[in-house]
Amino acid sequence: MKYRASRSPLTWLGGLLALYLAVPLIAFLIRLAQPGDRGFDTPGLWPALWTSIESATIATALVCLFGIPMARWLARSRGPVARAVGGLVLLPIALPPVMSGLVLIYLVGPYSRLGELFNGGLTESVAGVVIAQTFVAGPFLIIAARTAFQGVDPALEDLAASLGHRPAARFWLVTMRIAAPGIRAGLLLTWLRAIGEYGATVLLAYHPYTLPVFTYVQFSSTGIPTTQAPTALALGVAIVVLIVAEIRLPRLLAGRGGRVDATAAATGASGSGPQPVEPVRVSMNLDVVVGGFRLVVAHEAASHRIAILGPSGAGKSMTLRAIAGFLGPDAGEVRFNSDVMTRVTVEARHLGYVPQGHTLFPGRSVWQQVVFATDADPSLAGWWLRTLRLDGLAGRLPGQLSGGQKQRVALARALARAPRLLLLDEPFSALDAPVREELRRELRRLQREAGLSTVLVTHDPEEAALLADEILVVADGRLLQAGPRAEVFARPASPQVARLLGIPNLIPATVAAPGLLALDAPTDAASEAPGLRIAAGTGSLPAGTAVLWTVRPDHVTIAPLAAGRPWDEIADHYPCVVDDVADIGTLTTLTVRLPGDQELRVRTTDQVAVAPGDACLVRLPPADITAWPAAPDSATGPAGSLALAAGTEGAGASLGPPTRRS
Ligand SMILES: Nc1ncnc2c1ncn2[C@@H]1O[C@H](COP(=O)(O)OP(=O)(O)OP(=O)(O)O)[C@@H](O)[C@H]1O
Repeated sequence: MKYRASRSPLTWLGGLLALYLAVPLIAFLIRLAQPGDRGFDTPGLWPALWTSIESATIATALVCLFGIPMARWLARSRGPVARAVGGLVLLPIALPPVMSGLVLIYLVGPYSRLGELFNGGLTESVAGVVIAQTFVAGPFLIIAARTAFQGVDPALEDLAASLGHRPAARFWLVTMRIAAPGIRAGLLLTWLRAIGEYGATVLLAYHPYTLPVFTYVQFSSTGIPTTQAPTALALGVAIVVLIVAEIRLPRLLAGRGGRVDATAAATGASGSGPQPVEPVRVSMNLDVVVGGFRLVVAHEAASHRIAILGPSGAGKSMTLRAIAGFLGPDAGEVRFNSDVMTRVTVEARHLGYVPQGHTLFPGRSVWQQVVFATDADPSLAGWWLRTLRLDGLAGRLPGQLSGGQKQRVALARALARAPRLLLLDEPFSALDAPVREELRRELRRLQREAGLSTVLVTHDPEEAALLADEILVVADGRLLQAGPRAEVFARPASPQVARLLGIPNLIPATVAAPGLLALDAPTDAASEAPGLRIAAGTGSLPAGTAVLWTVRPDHVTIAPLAAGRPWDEIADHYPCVVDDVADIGTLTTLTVRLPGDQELRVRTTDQVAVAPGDACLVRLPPADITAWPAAPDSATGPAGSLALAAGTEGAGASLGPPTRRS
């Protein structure tokens, strides 16, 4: 059913309030239109208006100067002091304005210390009016600006740091820019509240008259008729200010800006690609606690392409952030080649950082994003836009891009400064398969030809295998295994690492005898079936040891049952029942069940003529089976120390990356 806003009760309720707010103003305007003395010639009217405008503007400027830093501090600070200060600065809103005036008399009145210091000049003067207005109106800006600052993702300032910007530039270019609409609203409220201030002003600075004080004096002396002029002026000023506040210069310029960006990008697109840079090998010895989470990772990389792999919440991003320098020197030592970076600021590390979630700067066009780094090279930026198929989008704002386009912009931005080291936090997660493939290929080419050094955080073992020579497997803030890619994939240190590497077919069994594993018997008590026994290397493990074993799905072959020949007469063949067959054109993935009711994944490029429910045989080559003792899931020992590759020395290597043989 089509939703009709006009019939919504909420719309009606809102409409009633709007009517209530508008009717008195309309009634006043009708009255104003009638003939009679409205008081526009009353002496003192125009000076009162000027005093109001002048004092409200000065008060707003003062509130802006002191209130913005205060609001930012409140937005960023936790703890009792910040809460207490936050409450205190809002008190003037809760206090009736007359009481505010009284409170101020104790501070700046003629008989107070300050008052005497200024010879009573802080009352009965424009200064007094400003003091009263600042006190009463200041909290409005603080509330609005604090909320605006709280809405700014701190990751954006980090990102700006990674692009070479120092703290003051980060605040101005990122935080202030994003918080600007909220701050503008706060300034507007402050000014309007200040110009309308009566209660505190009348006690602290009765003279010179502000417009509200003048109006009340008129009302008391001559009655309603001559108060029409000041009321009309106040209304006029408010309307003009509200209209001016609606004019957004950046928005007016946006159309032109988009064309400028497109032209700049087109000029840059003819630029040349990246030049070779010196490879960077990252070493780290991290021990840091963030929000109760402890990360302990020590590793000295032997290559300049590493991947950090692990489950969600393992500490992968935190490791990357420590390498970038976001966690500060207390996180532990970080070295780029032989350079100790521990005390080098983020902005001086010359990084390319692609954060998780394709963080783009709000309100900046694609072109402005890619040339945002202090040392961005426009011609390289243009080249990257073209290479990442973003040309034509240079004038677009982040809200006008798809998730995948945003990710590519983030990548182009990091690369447009020819970084010394590229840090990638799940950079391809929002891309469709063809674009992901293409970008991976492009990155591999860069790694190869330009010597680009990368640290990649990923969940995806295949991506890690493609883009890294060295793999760090992290879980619960600890390094489970680290080493050359082939070694880690060939000899996962534990079943947990094997799982994280995406190695399927982790099946529990028991060492029945040397070279023989017994699959656990069915748990069904009524079943008499013994557990299946399979030939596999068991190393020096004694009989009775519980193990987990695995075999690569593409190393298993499936065959029909041979008529008249018992399966146990055929070497390395075992009976199974087909559970599922998934044919995706070039590849067929089968799930079968072994007699111990264990699931086994089989992958083949051959045509297989089986269907769910069919009984058949699988061949499990003993040399392709790897087994570990089942218990040491938390093992952190050296790579391969727990892996017992069956058969030959090289057998374990057959595990390889999980989905490809390459
Ligand atoms: N600023 C923080 N304050 C408190 N805890 C944090 C903070 N940053 C991260 N953590 C915690 O530290 C742990 C590791 O976080 P991290 O972002 O490194 O995980 P991850 O391995 O990258 O996970 P994912 O793959 O889901 O991004 C998590 O439990 C997270 O909740």
